[in-house]
Amino acid sequence: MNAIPVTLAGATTLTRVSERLAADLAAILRQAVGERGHASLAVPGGTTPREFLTALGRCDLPWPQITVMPTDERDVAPDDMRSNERMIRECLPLASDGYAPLRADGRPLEDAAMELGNRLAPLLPLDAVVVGMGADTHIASLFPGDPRLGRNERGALPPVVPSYPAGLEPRLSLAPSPLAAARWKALLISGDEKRSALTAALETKDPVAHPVCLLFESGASPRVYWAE
Ligand SMILES: O=C(O)[C@H](O)[C@@H](O)[C@H](O)[C@H](O)COP(=O)(O)O
Repeated sequence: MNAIPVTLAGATTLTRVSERLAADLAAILRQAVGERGHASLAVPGGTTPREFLTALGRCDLPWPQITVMPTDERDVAPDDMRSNERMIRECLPLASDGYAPLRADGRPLEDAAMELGNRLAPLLPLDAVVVGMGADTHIASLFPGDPRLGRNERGALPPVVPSYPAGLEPRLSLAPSPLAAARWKALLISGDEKRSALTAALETKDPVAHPVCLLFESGASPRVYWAE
């Protein structure tokens, strides 16, 4: 695996990195809509991406031709402060049918994952995916130690999977395949701890111990947007 293709080295604020990522992604989305009449995009939740999502929301884009989904979603109501959907809708001027939720709506997560996976299938492969990363190198809601992430197991997974990380609320997550198979991939991280964790993770090439490796194993190499 190559050294990290860091698009923006450090000494760059999260605001500047977020604006650059939004501008780069907007060009990708315009190209996708121009070529295929539609674009599908997955974006992360958490705290890091809010500035990026706000900058993307200011871009002049054909939103009626863009479908946005979260890379993962906590099993909470869409108006909950922990909801990724809530943050995404606050930041992006989505068309009325421009959001593909990952919501269980009270169903067992296994049932919801299967139904949502079937619903998302026509939107795959994604034209673009932006993921965040935890300091433990999880991406979306795919966490270290999950045996489903192994090379022999993950191919059989549906597009959406339930996730039950210790100490966190249950979640629904895009599975490894839709994340890794996206036509354009970006990783948005900030701080030295995450950059060191990413560097160490890529040296292991172990997607079970370090799920971020999933993005680098196949297809287009992700662009890494790292803020100081
Ligand atoms: O729902 C989520 O929490 C995200 O999708 C998750 O994968 C996030 O990207 C990382 O946990 C990093 O989160 P921070 O940006 O808050 O550090």
